[in-house]
Amino acid sequence: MAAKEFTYQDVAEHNTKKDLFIVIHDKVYDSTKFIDEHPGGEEVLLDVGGQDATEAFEDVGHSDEARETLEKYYVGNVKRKVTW
Ligand code: HEM
Repeated sequence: MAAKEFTYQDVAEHNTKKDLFIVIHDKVYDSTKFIDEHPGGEEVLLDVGGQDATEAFEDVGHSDEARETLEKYYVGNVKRKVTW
């Protein structure tokens, strides 16, 4: 099955604690179930809910374990806007 494609507009609708999508390196993660488990706390996740969190995620220097954790929540890819 092809990966699900989301626009940033689609992702932006999932920006609450009960329904939280986060984009990292063009991949979409449904982080809803992870909010309470995040060692860095819920606040930072809510801050980037429905948005691209690549920079914030990389700035922290997350471990390989954190990257593996991400895969559990992968739900699809962001469709880049075509601008020609
Ligand atoms: C769903 C995406 C994310 C996952 C799976 C995740 C996972 C983790 C994990 C496993 C740790 C423990 C340390 C490590 O293994 O690196 C951690 C720590 C941390 N995370 Fe995240 N993280 C995510 C997103 C973010 C974002 C977007 C931020 C925004 C700034 C953030 C900020 C932090 C901070 C500040 C810590 C350090 C906490 C401390 O050691 O006191 N994380 N994260």
